[in-house]
Amino acid sequence: MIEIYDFRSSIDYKVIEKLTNRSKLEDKRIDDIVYEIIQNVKMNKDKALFDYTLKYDGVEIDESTIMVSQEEIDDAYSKVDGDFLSSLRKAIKNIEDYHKNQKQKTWMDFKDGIVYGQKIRPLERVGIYVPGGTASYPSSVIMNSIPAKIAGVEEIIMVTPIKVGISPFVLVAANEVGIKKIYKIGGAQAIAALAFGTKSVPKVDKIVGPGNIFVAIAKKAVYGFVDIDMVAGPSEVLILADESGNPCYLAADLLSQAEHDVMASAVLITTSIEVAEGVKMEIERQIQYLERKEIIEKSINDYGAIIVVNDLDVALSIANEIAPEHLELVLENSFEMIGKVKNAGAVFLGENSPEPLGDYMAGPNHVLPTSGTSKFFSPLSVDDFVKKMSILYYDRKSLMKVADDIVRLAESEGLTAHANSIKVRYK
Ligand SMILES: NC(=O)c1ccc[n+]([C@@H]2O[C@H](COP(=O)([O-])OP(=O)(O)OC[C@H]3O[C@@H](n4cnc5c(N)ncnc54)[C@H](O)[C@@H]3O)[C@@H](O)[C@H]2O)c1
Ligand SMILES: N[C@H](CO)Cc1c[nH]c[nH+]1
Ligand SMILES: [Zn+2]
Repeated sequence: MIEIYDFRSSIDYKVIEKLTNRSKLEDKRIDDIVYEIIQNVKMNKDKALFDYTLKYDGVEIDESTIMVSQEEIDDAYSKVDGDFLSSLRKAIKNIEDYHKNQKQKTWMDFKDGIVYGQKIRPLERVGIYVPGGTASYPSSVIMNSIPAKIAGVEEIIMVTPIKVGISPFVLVAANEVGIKKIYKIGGAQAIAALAFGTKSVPKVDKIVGPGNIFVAIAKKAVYGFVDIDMVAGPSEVLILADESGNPCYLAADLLSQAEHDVMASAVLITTSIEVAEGVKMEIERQIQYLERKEIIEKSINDYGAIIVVNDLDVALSIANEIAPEHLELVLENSFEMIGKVKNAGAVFLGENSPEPLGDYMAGPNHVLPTSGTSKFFSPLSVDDFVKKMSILYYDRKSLMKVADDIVRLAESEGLTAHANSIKVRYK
């Protein structure tokens, strides 16, 4: 069960350390498993991919069934109802609107014989990972692919394991955003296939999307062969609440992320002992009627905490140290506190902006940095799907104005061929 830690007289740094060191992607046992899977797929291609899919997902696939067919898409539409489709389309519209604002422009500057600028080019082919081990995520399909589409990516290759069955919701979501190639593979083997290519699965330029610890470690391992967005692992939420917090809402928000994974993390930091006790009671009450009770119990037992502090500055310094994926500020003056937030993937303000609003509907991306990496990673965005090229033109007069400077700098590095490239142009 979730524990209350009273830090009002002194902070127990061991608790903070436990929360900040959660799933730091340093599990040697998992590293070894993932390394072996990657090497095997790199060497034995499709054969290894099919074997691992049978081993880990219990599903037999081959060259003719690895990809989702048009019949499977049509069948999926017959299994989802109109209300789902209308909610999905509403979400797609909001996510598109939000991400369109992220589009960067190519720019060129012209001055006296000189032109320089920066051209934005979309990546050609990207792989998106949609988790599917313990739940299926149509929302992650749209969150991963919409920024890619807006960036102008030509080809999106989607992979998703079908351990829990091939979800019609996932297939419909993929079709609604125009994804044409969906492969029924997951885990480290899917990441390896996207990174190195197999006969069935095309090699991509970049792999994006969240997943469990095997997926996160695999992405880290193939980085360099392909680009990756970030290392987005098991979900987490950290809530800062004062005495105005409603224990029923706060408990529900904590449980919403705890249900993702046995390694998910849910932490409340509050200035009120009454709120802390109320939330603990509410968690015990609400957990009884939730379906993924076993996962939740394990995650809140291992990576959950309710921390009571004296003031909000202490609460914020702990939150900044943990650097959570999601930070809810449920405070009388939530807006006033934003300036003090240094590290978080996504910030939710006030009691009517619960985390699942961001997971599904509001517009910002739900693929976010986890495990403290919001100290340096940002949410998935249109930027992830473009690269930038610099552009340069000098006329002769402009080059001669800086020729001596270039020669001097080149010679300071002992690079006479560089200097010569300028000198041969002297008159
Ligand atoms: N950050 C985000 O935006 C976001 C969004 C949605 C989900 N999530 C997270 O994604 C994760 C989804 O995890 P999941 O497990 O449901 O699906 P998943 O698709 O990430 O992982 C399933 C795959 O893991 C592999 N696997 C499982 N056990 C293994 C083992 N013992 N050895 C080797 N491989 C093994 C299998 O290949 C399986 O196909 C959760 O942690 C959830 O919190 C994050
Ligand atoms: N909360 C997850 C990101 O950590 C995203 C998600 C998808 N579906 C539900 N939730
Ligand atoms: Zn969620």
